[in-house]
Amino acid sequence: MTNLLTIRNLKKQYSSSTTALDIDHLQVKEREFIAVIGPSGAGKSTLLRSINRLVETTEGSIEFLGCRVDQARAKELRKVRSQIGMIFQHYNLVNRLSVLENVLHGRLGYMSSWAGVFNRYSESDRQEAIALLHKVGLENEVYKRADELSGGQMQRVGVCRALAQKPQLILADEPIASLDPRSSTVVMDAIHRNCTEQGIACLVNLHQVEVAKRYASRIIGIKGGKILFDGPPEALTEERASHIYEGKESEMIEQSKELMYA
Ligand SMILES: Nc1ncnc2c1ncn2[C@@H]1O[C@H](COP(=O)(O)OP(=O)(O)OP(=O)(O)O)[C@@H](O)[C@H]1O
Repeated sequence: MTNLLTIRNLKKQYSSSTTALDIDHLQVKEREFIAVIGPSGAGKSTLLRSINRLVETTEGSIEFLGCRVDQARAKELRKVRSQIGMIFQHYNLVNRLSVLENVLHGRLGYMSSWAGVFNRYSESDRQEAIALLHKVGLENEVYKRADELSGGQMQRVGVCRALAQKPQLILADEPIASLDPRSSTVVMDAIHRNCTEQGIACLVNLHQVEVAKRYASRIIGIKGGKILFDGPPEALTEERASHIYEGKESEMIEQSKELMYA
């Protein structure tokens, strides 16, 4: 499989006392579905946000499909970002717009600024956006305002918006952290099924080890900004997971409780 992303000697310091990220080497190949786990403050969000440069890194290189993201100028960065979809914990929808318009925002990176300003989406973009909404069970919500939806429904719109971009890679930053267990399953199923069917690689930050094991083909465990584990889910033994969460075991116990009541 072709390499999509290569990270080398990456460091992010928010201040002289906080090294949020310290990664020697990380590669992501086409079609990989990777869960990033680790305790609160481990550096999961910083890692994801460095990849599309929502966070500026301090040292090292990030190469996405041959482009140095960390050095890219505005035009190059726009191109990179059009190929990387993002799903946010708090959905980041435009509340006053319809569900359909929110999904169509995924197409903005491919349009001229004027066409975007006047919402001149093509008919095929509209049809594809509606088809995506059907696929995630939102066929009756297409013309509703985004703020009329439940959290789980809003996140499915967020998933469709990322998919509408037809990206090579999706970054999902704790996409289920604000959802109840049932909605979490629906959202994770939607992300996993669509990425697998469309051959999109995915990096998804998760708090729940069990969810990571259920969906991912590869798990990366981070603590203190460093990668402590990188391997298939079956290699993540209880002992290795405990090592990642050492000192913050309560976070793992809380997760297990949540799953018991799912
Ligand atoms: N904007 C910021 N300014 C200063 N420090 C920050 C900033 N963002 C993150 N940090 C620090 O960087 C470290 C990594 O944070 P990050 O949000 O990446 O962790 P995380 O694993 O995503 O945590 P969580 O699971 O709680 O969201 C933490 O010590 C955090 O306090």
